[in-house]
Amino acid sequence: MKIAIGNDHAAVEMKQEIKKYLEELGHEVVNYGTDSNDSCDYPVYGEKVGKAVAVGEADCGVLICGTGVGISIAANKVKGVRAAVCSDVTTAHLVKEHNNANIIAFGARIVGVETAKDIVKAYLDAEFLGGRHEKRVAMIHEIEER
Ligand SMILES: O=C(CO)[C@H](O)[C@H](O)[C@H](O)COP(=O)(O)O
Repeated sequence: MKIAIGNDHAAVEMKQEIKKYLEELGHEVVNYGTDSNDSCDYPVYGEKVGKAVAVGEADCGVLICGTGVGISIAANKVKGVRAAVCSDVTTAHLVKEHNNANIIAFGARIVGVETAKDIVKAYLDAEFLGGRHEKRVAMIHEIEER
C-alpha cells in the first residue's frame, strides 16, 4: 500500500520508527511530516495527509502528534477523511472494520513505539465489514454535504 505519514514536533522519532516499520512490512511510505524537533503546528500536517488520502495520492494515512487528537481533528476537516485516534489494538482494527477509517492517528506522548507498531499493523490487517456499517459511513459523509 501507499501510506501517507505526518507528524508535528512531538512525534519526530515516533514517525521515523513507524515509517521504518511500515517499509519493513513492504509498504511505500510518503512523509508529509516534519523532521525537525522545532515547535510547529499540527494542523499543517493533518491537512497535508488528509488531502493526500482524500485525492487518492495515498491509500491511507498515519498521523502522529502528542496525543493524536489535534492532528486528527485537522485531518477530519478535509472532505472524505475519516481519521480515528487509537491507543489500543482493539480500537485500531474496529475503526477499519466498522468506520472504514482512512487515517489512523495516535499520540507519541501516549503510546510507546511497540504499541504504536501493533496499532498500525492491526489497522492495516483489518478490512471494512460493510453491511450495516456501510449506511452509517455514508451518513457521516452526508453531513459534509449539509
Ligand atoms: O494537538 C495536540 C493535542 O491534541 C498534540 O498533542 C500536539 O502535539 C501538542 O498540542 C503540542 O504541544 P506542545 O506543548 O506545543 O509541544
